[in-house]
Parts: sequence; C-alpha cells; structure tokens
Amino acid sequence: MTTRSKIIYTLTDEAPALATYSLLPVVKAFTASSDIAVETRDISLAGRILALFPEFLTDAQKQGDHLAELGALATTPEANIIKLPNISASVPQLKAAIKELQSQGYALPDYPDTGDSAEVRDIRSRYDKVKGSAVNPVLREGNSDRRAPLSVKNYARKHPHKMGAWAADSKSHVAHMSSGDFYGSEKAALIEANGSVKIELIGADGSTTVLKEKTSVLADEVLDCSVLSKKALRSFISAEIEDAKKQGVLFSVHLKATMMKVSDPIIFGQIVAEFYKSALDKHAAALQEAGFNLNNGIGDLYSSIKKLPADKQAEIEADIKAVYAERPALAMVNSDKGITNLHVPSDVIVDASMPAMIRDSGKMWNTAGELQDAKAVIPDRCYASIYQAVIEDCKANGAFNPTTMGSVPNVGLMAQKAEEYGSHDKTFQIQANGVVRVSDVNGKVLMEQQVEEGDIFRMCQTKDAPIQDWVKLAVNRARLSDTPAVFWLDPARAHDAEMIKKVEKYLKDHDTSGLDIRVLSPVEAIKFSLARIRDGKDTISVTGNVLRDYLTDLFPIMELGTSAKMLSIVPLMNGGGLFETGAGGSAPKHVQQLVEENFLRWDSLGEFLALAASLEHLGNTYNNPKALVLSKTLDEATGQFLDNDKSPARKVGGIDNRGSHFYLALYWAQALAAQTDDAALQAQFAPLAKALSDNEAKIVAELGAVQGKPAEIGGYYAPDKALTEKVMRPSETLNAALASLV
Ligand SMILES: NC(=O)C1=CN([C@@H]2O[C@H](COP(=O)(O)OP(=O)(O)OC[C@H]3O[C@@H](n4cnc5c(N)ncnc54)[C@H](OP(=O)(O)O)[C@@H]3O)[C@@H](O)[C@H]2O)C=CC1
Ligand SMILES: O=C(O)CCC(=O)C(=O)O
Ligand SMILES: [Mg+2]
Repeated sequence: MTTRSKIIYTLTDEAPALATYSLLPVVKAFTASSDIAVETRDISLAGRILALFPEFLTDAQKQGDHLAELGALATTPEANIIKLPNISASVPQLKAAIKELQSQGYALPDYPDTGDSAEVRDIRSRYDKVKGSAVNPVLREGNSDRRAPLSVKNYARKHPHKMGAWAADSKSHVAHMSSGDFYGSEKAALIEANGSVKIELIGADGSTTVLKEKTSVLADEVLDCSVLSKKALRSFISAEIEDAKKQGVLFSVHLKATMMKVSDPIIFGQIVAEFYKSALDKHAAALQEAGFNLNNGIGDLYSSIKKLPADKQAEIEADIKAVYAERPALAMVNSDKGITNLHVPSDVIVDASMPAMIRDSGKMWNTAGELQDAKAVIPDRCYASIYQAVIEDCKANGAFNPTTMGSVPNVGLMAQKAEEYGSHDKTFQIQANGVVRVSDVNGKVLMEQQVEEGDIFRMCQTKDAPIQDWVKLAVNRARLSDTPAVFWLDPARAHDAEMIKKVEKYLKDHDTSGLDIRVLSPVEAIKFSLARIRDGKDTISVTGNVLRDYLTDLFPIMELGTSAKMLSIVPLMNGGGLFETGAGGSAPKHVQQLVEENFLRWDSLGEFLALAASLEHLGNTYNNPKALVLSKTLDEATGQFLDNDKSPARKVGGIDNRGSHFYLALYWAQALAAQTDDAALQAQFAPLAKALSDNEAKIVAELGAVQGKPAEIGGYYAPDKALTEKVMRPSETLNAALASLV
C-alpha cells in the first residue's frame, strides 16, 4: 500500500497556461489510477493580484495566496511541484492586468503612480509584491540543473533548426561601460557570525539616512555591494547613440528589467531619457503633469499624454517623431505595430533576446521589418562580455551548426535568493551625494561605496549552505555525465574572488579524482566552451544565478532552437523536487497567434520532461512503483514523440500544441500497454491505446478543423475558463477517450 502522494501542477500565464488546458486533462487521466493526486495552484499574475486584495472582493471572488503556500511547501521534503513559466510583470503589464480584472468585475484599486498617503503607500507596496520576478525566487529553494537530455540533443541533430549565417564583416557588437558600473565598484565581505547588517547613506552634508535597517545574515555567507553611476551611464549611452548612428547599425538595449526589477527599470529609464532627450527636455513640465514615468518606457509617454489637451499631445508626438530622424534607427520589437526596443522595459529581456540575435546572424529587426546589424547595449560589464565573445567567435568561424555542435548544460546557484537576483530589497536609487555604508550590529563598517545623487546602489547576499549544495551538484553532474565542469568566476570581481575560495574549499569535500574541474573567468570559460562545442564536445557550466539564467537560454537556443526543450530540475535543499518546464518564458507572441488564428505553437516538451522527472521523484520518495512505470513509459513516449517529430509547427496547417498533446497521449498509452511491469496499468491502457490509434486521423482532423479562424478566450491575463477550455479541447473524440479512463 502506498501513501497517497501529490504533484502540484502550477497554473500560470500566457501560452503555457493555455497549453495546460489541453495537457492537464491528459496528465490527470493517466495518473488517476496510480495513487497520485494531481492538484493545481494558481500563481498567475492575475491570481497573485487577486490574492493581495481580499477586502476589495466579494467572497466568491476571493482567492488564497497560492504562491505563499507553495513557497512554504518548497522547504519541505514532500514538495513535488511542476512549475511552468509565468509572467514577471513590468509596471505597464501590471496595470494592464489590473485593468482587465476591473473590467471583469473585480473592484481592485488602481496602481498608484503617485501619492504618498498611508493608504496609497499600502496599495503600492502590495502591488509591488507581484511586480517583476516575484514567483521564481520564492519557489527556488534549491539550485538548478538544466540540460538537454540525450534524446532531445539527438532530435536536434536529426531535425536541425535554422541558424542565420554570420558574415565576417558583421558590424554587430556588444557595447558596455568601461567604468562607473557595478562591475567596477564591487566590494565583498565574508560574514563571520549570524546577525544582521544595516545599510545607511551618510550624506555629504553629514546627515544619515537609513536605507535598510536590518538585513539578517548567516555565518559564512558572502555579502557584496556595488554602484552604477548615473552620470557615467548617461555619458556612455550618449556616446553609444552617436556611435550607432555613425556606424549605421540599429541601437538596441538588453536588460533584465523583470528579474532585476529595481535596478534595471531605472537603467532603462535613463537610456530612454538620453535617447529622446531633446523632446523630453522640451516638454518636461507637461510630461510631469501627465505622470509620464521614464522607467516604464516610451510607450508610457503615449498613454500618459492622452490626459493632455489635443494640441499639446500632437506637439509632443511630432517632437518624438523628430527624434527618430536625428537618432540612429532603433531595433524593433514589432515593426508592423511600431513597437520599438524602448517602448516597454519587459519586451526585450537579455537572456532570450541576445541568443535570438545571435541565432539570427547577429541581426535585429528594423522599422521596415528587415534584419540589420545592431549595437547591443548591455551597460554593466559583469556579464556583457560573454556575448561579445560569442559574436567574435561567430564572425571568425561562422554560425554554430546544430547537427554537430556539443552541449553546454548548466549547474546554477540560485537557492535562497542568491546573488543579484535576490538583491531587490537591498537596491536603492540614491537621493543625495555621500557614502553608503554597510555595517554590523557593533557598528563595524563591512563595506562602503561613494555615491552621487541618482546612482544605483545594490547589495547581494549569497548563503553558504546553497554554495555547498551547488558545488556538490556540480561534482555529481561531472561524475554522472563524465564531462568537464567549469566554474565561471571572475577573480577581478570581489564577490567572485570570495566564491572562488569557497569553491576550492568545498571541492575538497568530494571525490574529484579523474574529473576535469576548472575555475575560469566568464570570458575564458565561454571561449573554452565554444571551442569545445564546435568540436562536438560537451562542457558543464557551473555558474552563479545570473549566468545560470543567461546561459540556459543562450546555449539551448543555439543548440536546440529554443530553451523550451530543456530539462530543468531544481533538487530542493530539504529533499523535495521542483520541476521547471523548459528554461524559457511564457511566450506572449504565441497568445496573439492563438487569438488571431486559433493556432498555439507552444512546445510542451519541457512539460513532458518535467512530468517524467516529477513522477520518478514521487515514485522513489513514496515507494510507488506505478509512478515509476508512468515515468519510464512517459520517457519512452517522449522519445517516440521526438523520433516522429510531433512537436507543434509554427504556422496554421501543421499540428499545434493540442495535436502534440494527442500524440504524446497516444505514445504514452501505447508504452503503458506494451510494458509488463504492472499488469493493471497494462490492462487499463491497452484499450485507450487502441482507441487513440484507431481514431488518429479523426482526432487530428477535429483538431485541425478549428485552425485559421480567430479564437475567443475572453481575456489575456485572466481568460475565461469555460471559453478557453472549449478552445483548447476541440476534439470530442479525444476528450471522450480520456474520459473513459477516469
Ligand atoms: N521560468 C519563468 O517563469 C520565466 C518567465 N519569463 C517571463 O516570460 C515572459 C516572456 O519573456 P520573453 O523574454 O519574451 O521570453 P520567452 O521565452 O517567453 O519568449 C521568447 C521566444 O522564445 C520562444 N519560446 C519560448 N518558449 C517556447 C515554447 N515553449 N515553445 C515554443 N517557443 C517558445 C518563442 O519564440 P517564437 O515565437 O519565435 O517561436 C518566444 O517568442 C516575461 O514575462 C518573462 O518575465 C521568462 C523566462 C523564464
Ligand atoms: O523569473 C523570471 O523572471 C525569469 C526566470 C528566468 O528567466 C530563468 O530562470 O531562466
Ligand atoms: Mg531565463
């Protein structure tokens, strides 16, 4: 007898949420007889907003805080969570979601841009809890192991995606600052004993402002702090705008304004300010009156000026247009709709956008909808140089070849909000010139930074237990896959220098005999890894939190065409499992395509891989042999799925996400019918395998018949459940076959 064990499947946003309407019924039907409960929790942006404001909602509208519940679960050995990508909302997205919910009858307060009353501050601080990357850091109570399983790598070799050719004289390049950035100012401190630290600004006038009263610290953790100078940033941007114009390349900006939700919108805002300087300076007073916020992008200008008189609006719009004539051409997000790189801070996210540029011959889209060489502005030097190294490699050696290239899996440090991605509550835009001091409870100054008004100060924490776990994970991976592992750490950064000492120390806790484990700076590490992948060889990247994010889009996008095909496991430090699906995001473009032509090109391979890993974990932790049979057969089904190339096509006419789920169900049922480890499962699934295979043509036709026409799902952030279910489950024959199982 087994204990009834549970898998939590998360409900998120955009394309993955739509795909769930079709895939989850398959998962539930297949697991129902195996003593496995599959439950859902809503961590969508809309769901998280509703959970914030119970007093504004009717009883029927109220929603519990599922994210907090899962965050607590993630610290227990029982956790078994399948986490799909979710929206990390910028302010414009947050406002759009609020507006949509209000229109659906939820009496939520508006997001307050201005105002300082206690009530306004309370509302703003509640909304700020769902802003940016607010889900992943809560659930990620472990480090990450992201890789392309062999079957997926073999699939990519057999069915290579398109890679744009690279020209040796490509003008594309990365532009970064050479001083005044976070990289240049980083300081670090190793904490000796449990306690807390205080962050204060000592003004040049002698005044003291407490920036953060108390930050708890644990013995042996690494603290670091750094500053990005507003002045240096502005003069860097001004020079790069000139240079882009001179070279005739597109100007584009690549930040992580969603995950770095405090610092990067400010950097983005400064770039907007510099680019549109003449028009913004001229209309400064009117724009202030309209409530325009630079950090929300130039799109916010267009929506805020609607409040101004028509002639003023027209004047501002004309002056913005005139800017485009003087400035270099901007890289476009959507040239048909006139959406530029500087419209919204969440449209161009560095982890996905730089690899896409590299995949597309190093080019980005211009206003005519053509590809053109670009200057990719990544202001801070901490990680910018790795992309320049890839660009140089492609210029010298041409595009990478997916049929022959090796792989770069990643072991990433991320537990307990490690490094930059946990820095938001310790990041401040400085209000006056002076010195920021970080001191302990005895008043001993641990670190200090000279600052000027407008600079961004940030402090990060990296706990020791996660570092030890990360080193262990790296050694295990290197051993299991017999592959060299490289720690990407830069001795010139104060934080990394501390990390190198720890890595050297903790490697001694493991048997590393016969393993090739190195520590290289990011630029050396990427050069080493690139040379090896060109030779068809694999190299494990062992990185901190940011490079984990960047590399797990970069290499998969080059190797597999998309990071959606990645296996993405987070062994939680207290024994549970978090199974992320793919390594990419929630693909907003895909929703648009579904709504316009009832075609969803979302690839759920990441979900299939995560589910197999989750079932295996459940089988082992709850001694449930049926779960192990389900896992093994799901793996076989996924192999078959890849062999027969049943991934969604990109355009109407081929099978889409729903069709791909049908084939997974068919192959999974066939594998269950063929296995002999569990006779009951075999007997149960043989008729389903027969029904699905007998009706293959009919089901594919039913699924195909709906394509090519608009689909109505009744919302973007909070689609209507009944309408969406109808859209996502259009095959009566498939629905009836699945229903026969439960
Ligand atoms: N784990 C998480 O929760 C993550 C969340 N995000 C969030 O996702 C949102 C969008 O981010 P963005 O930077 O645009 O990156 P995305 O990864 O969502 O999208 C970039 C492009 O990648 C392709 N893609 C991604 N996933 C799939 C898939 N499963 N199947 C097929 N194609 C896929 C699509 O390209 P094409 O259409 O050309 O095929 C897509 O347009 C943001 O809110 C971001 O914060 C981002 C990363 C991780
Ligand atoms: O949490 C987020 O906003 C994005 C996460 C992400 O990009 C990743 O983990 O790869
Ligand atoms: Mg990412």
